[in-house]
Amino acid sequence: MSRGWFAVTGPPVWHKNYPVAQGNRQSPIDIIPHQTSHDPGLGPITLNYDQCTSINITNNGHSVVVEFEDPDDRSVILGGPLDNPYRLKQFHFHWGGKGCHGSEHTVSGNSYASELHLVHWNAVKYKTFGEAATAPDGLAVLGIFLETGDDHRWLHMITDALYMVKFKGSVTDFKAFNPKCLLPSSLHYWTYLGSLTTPPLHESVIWIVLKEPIIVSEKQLGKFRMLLFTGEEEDERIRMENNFRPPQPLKGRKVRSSN
Ligand SMILES: COc1ccc(N2C[C@H](O)c3cc(S(N)(=O)=O)sc3S2(=O)=O)cc1
Ligand SMILES: [Zn+2]
Repeated sequence: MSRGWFAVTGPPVWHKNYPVAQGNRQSPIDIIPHQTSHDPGLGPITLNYDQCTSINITNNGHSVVVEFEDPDDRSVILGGPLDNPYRLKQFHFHWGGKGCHGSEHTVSGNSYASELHLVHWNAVKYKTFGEAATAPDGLAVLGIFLETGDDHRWLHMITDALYMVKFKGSVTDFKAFNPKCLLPSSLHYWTYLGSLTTPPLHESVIWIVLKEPIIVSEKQLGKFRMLLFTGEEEDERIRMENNFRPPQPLKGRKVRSSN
């Protein structure tokens, strides 16, 4: 099965405009659990999302994104490998085609159906998100794998809104959504230093990838595939799927395990 439009126009050519695509701390990576180092000094992560303020949901032409107000530390991730609290800015997903896999990180070469990324920025050290996004410790992205099985009891709150943002560039209100409902029961994780997985591919991300996937149904995932890469004004209608970058060279990096 062809990997489609993204696989041809996306990752393979990014290095032409973004030479950092061939850098030394690119993401995603293949995580090999028995080759990770267990670091007893690595504490648990804490997600303080109860005061978070979601704003909207948008189709940015390569994923569907829920954005949050971030004027203060109302919703942060802290602990684990992080020296400061990092503010929640947005979350988005990566997924495959029907029956294909779509996660960005893989585990011993195996990929999951999809991957959720919760993007946070270091507002203690940097004045703006844009400044943090180019700094080596500027961003912290929490990665959560999605595996197919039963319906996820809360994901419908997102999939029910997707018809409103079918086209690239569309946006609609999306208030009072707390992403805590998308977490698995365990917060055990792997962590390593990496990058954004889409342009501008800045090497500014401390990755925290949860070991336990959440379970969503094929029907729920299928609703993501009704989104389009293309805008309403364009003639072509290109289904948004397989919007994942394949694993990148580890280049000697250490992957640490919380336990
Ligand atoms: C000006 O520099 C910028 C820096 C970052 C961004 N972003 C958009 C990226 O698509 C992107 C990809 C992320 S992923 N898949 O979690 O690695 S996170 C993220 S973003 O929201 O930070 C835009 C401009
Ligand atoms: Zn992502």
